[in-house]
Amino acid sequence: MPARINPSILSADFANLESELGRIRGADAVHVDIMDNHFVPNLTFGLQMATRLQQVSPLPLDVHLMIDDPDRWAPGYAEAGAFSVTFHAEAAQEPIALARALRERGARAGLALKPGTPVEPYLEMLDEFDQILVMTVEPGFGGQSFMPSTMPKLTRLADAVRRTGADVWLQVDGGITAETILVAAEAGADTFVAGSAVFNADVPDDAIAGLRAAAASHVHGH
Ligand SMILES: O=C(CO)[C@H](O)[C@H](O)COP(=O)(O)O
Repeated sequence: MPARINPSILSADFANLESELGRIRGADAVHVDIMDNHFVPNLTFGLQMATRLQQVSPLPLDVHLMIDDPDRWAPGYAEAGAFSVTFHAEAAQEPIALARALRERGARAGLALKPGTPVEPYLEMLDEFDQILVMTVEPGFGGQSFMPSTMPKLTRLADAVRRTGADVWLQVDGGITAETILVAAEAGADTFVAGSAVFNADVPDDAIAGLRAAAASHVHGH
């Protein structure tokens, strides 16, 4: 099964985002970090900027909403044309209704879990989502260290996906490098967000190829 590599725009040059997209042509999608300085202590940008990125990006947008009140804001990102829109379980009021609203608007629906959030309440509703994002750092900043303590959660998810046959991608985000990607792939991830490991490389596309090759031999079919 192929490994999907989605570079995180958080580590890109914010003054030159359009040209930065041209440095990651070998990626599967661009991971767009939306932070509101409430749900997380950092701030990036919102729907207006994401809509413009959607217009100029040669890659699909994998939007990650680290914001309060995603029930209100997430559908707009789907309407803007995002390939996937992932919101946080800790912030959503009605996660199933919101996932359905995203799908109705043509986006893949994603559910994200902070490192301390248990996965058990969501294992019986996997069919409602197209992607589960297991955060492997506390959300908010790039360049943090991968938390191996999140791997048992990923293993439980991968087991549930295999057992139920749900068609759900398992994404990890935070501290992904050529080394940690092996650990996450072995635990069951198939979609990998990497910020600093890609954008801090001399040739980001080479870093993407390296990550993909490292993960490919370890990614399991569901
Ligand atoms: O969502 C994020 C932080 O909340 C970023 O996507 C993530 O941290 C990627 O950066 P890096 O690969 O450098 O850890």
